[in-house]
Amino acid sequence: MNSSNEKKRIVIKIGSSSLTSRLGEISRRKLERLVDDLVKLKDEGHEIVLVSSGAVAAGYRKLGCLERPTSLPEKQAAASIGQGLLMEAYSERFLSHGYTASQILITRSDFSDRNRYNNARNTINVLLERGIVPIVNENDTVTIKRLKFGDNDTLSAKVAGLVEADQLIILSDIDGLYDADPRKNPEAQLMDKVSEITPEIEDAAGEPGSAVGTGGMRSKIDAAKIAMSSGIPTFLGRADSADIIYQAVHKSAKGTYFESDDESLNLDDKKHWIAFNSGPEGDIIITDEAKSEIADQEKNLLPDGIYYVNGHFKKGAVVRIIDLDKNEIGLGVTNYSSSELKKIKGHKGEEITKIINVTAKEAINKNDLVCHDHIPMPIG
Ligand SMILES: Nc1ncnc2c1ncn2[C@@H]1O[C@H](COP(=O)(O)OP(=O)(O)O)[C@@H](O)[C@H]1O
Ligand SMILES: N[C@@H](CCC(=O)OP(=O)(O)O)C(=O)O
Repeated sequence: MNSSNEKKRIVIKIGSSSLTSRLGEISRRKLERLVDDLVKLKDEGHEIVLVSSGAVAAGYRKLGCLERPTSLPEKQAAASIGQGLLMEAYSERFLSHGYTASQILITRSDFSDRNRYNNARNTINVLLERGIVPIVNENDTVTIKRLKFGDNDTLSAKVAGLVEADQLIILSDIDGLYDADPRKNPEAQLMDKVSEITPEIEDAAGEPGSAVGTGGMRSKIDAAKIAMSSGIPTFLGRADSADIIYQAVHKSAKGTYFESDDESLNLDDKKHWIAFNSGPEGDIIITDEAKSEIADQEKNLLPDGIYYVNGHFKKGAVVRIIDLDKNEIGLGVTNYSSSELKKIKGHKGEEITKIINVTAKEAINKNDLVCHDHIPMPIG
């Protein structure tokens, strides 16, 4: 969906702190107010995808904990109780306005597997076409620490990329991004527009403000960065401000609007997936000549530009591209398996055919390759 006809596809992220009472439990009043705000967008014909935290907050007391648990198994157990309660509350309120909600639980590995990624997108597209409101959360009970999103900010940016949203709205307990952590610096100023995330902006971000929040401002900035890199404008504002979601879509809300003017950041779907979701399975170390060809001139990476191959991977895997100084310069989808590349590295055309008996082609096509110099994606 694009913005020209003003019917937008909008992803809204609601954090734990925006849904809970002072005791850390889900506040029905807060939840219902937010749903009523979202419904105004539905009534205008917009498509909405809600990314909602709150499962742990909704479940930990029924698990017998007096406070929000800190150990992973207890958080997972609390989420398994709370997720159903959370969905029940959302479903009831949406239904009272005539809208149906659906639950989508997702993990980081669902994003790194291209088939599962496409399946998730197809499912959400069907739901949106039928007027349903998909409500997404991390599948807390099955994710291990190493593979957890942990905070839902990054998850919401990835969901925005997945569904090719026109806008991402992140709601928190603060009215936007300040130029310093406002708890430590009372002089901190609200930034109402950010067109580039500079190192100074990243340094301004402090830890979570509430006992229930996980990500803090750092993960909200990371989320804005991911969304902006896909050309998706992002708004950050205060959840308890009246009609905030509706006003954010109509650009009249108080808060921070992250919007890049750089059209080149608007990656196509495959490059977006390679840059932000894929899990690299090995390394290709390349020569200086090959580095300047792919990084400066955006050309294909040819087998004769490969110096060394690390790891075991199949044809079609995503690999890190490393220079001779051991710097990661990008990511790409390989046309050869690691064992083939180990044999043909440093060779050209017909030599390749002789060595592995297949018609030679590029090791990584330029359409399947993203360089860190061009796209500010996470490294490592
Ligand atoms: N530069 C900053 N600008 C705004 N808030 C900041 C900044 N640095 C740290 N914070 C803190 O981040 C908190 C929001 O993050 P968090 O508690 O994780 O909320 P949520 O549950 O909504 O994700 C704010 O309440 C604020 O105290
Ligand atoms: N998936 C977890 C949420 C993690 C979390 O607390 O996120 P956030 O409130 O966005 O910092 C839950 O539903 O409780």
